[in-house]
Amino acid sequence: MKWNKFRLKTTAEAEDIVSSMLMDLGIQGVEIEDKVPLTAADKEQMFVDILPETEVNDGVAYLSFYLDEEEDAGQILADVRSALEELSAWTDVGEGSIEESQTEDLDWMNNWKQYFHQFYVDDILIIPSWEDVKPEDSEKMVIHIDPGTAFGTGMHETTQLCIRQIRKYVTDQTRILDVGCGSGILGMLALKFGAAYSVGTDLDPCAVEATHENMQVNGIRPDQYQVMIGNIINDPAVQEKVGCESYDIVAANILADVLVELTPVVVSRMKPGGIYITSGIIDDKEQTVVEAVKRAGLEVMEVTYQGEWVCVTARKHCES
Ligand SMILES: C[S@@+](CC[C@H](N)C(=O)[O-])C[C@H]1O[C@@H](n2cnc3c(N)ncnc32)[C@H](O)[C@@H]1O
Repeated sequence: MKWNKFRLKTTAEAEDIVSSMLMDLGIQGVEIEDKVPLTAADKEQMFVDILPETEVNDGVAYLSFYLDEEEDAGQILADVRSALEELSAWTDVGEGSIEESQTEDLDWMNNWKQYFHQFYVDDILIIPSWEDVKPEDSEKMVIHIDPGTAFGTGMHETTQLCIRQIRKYVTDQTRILDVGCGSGILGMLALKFGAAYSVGTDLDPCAVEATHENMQVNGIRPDQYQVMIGNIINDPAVQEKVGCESYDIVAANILADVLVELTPVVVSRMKPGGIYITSGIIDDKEQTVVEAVKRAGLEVMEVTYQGEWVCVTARKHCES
């Protein structure tokens, strides 16, 4: 099927309101291009510590949407233009020009799948739902994960560093706290390695659905885990739910700057003798995190590396 592409020029300031107007008119999905720098909150969510040089924000935004050949593009565009006109009475919608072009045949739902294939983390096979397990892998630990809205397919170096450390320390008594659980992959693998219970937290509401889905697809029962939204660093409700001195392992694969604030808060969640496994640390920030871990009273046991990423594993002293 051919698609008609429409690229609307507006202002960065009006991009949210104009996108929402397009959605109200029944347009499903809007692509936004602008030069607005990411905020600290965006970076936490997207897991980017180092950004490429970006162009200076010129205040312009382009919103693209696609209509299939069957849709009445003339009517929809007339509705868009009239809604833009209304909006322009109280906000600067910029030029409001709409460029039209035709795209090649696009298979929206499936095209991206060509970029994600099964892969191994050591002897663990991670496989998306549209691929089959090869006969020679049938004896391996197989984890089913589709890339989705929450971070954590297992492909990132920091996730792999955490997986190896969790595997090293997990026992059948382990209660694990997975801060920044994303897709739930670390807690899920801890359970697969034999852990007794996993608690996940994240700021991103998508993490809840993603974690439930991944746990279910991988045969984890609802009574083996829980997942909650909220910031354990400063939200007393989350801190209360998570509990004190309850975890044998705390894993946190989050950016270094967040770890500095998080570490003193999670220490009180760990049982005496508990293990703290943390990554998300780009090599430049190794010392920053090591120092934060020591300041929080933990003993650094191991620092491991993969590519430019670092994982710090530490222990809480036995007497609390
Ligand atoms: C790199 S992802 C890790 C996902 C998964 N645990 C993994 O290892 O692949 C970092 C996650 O931490 C979350 N996050 C960032 N700051 C947080 C905070 N203060 N508390 C809980 N989650 C946080 C982000 O939303 C994101 O889902």
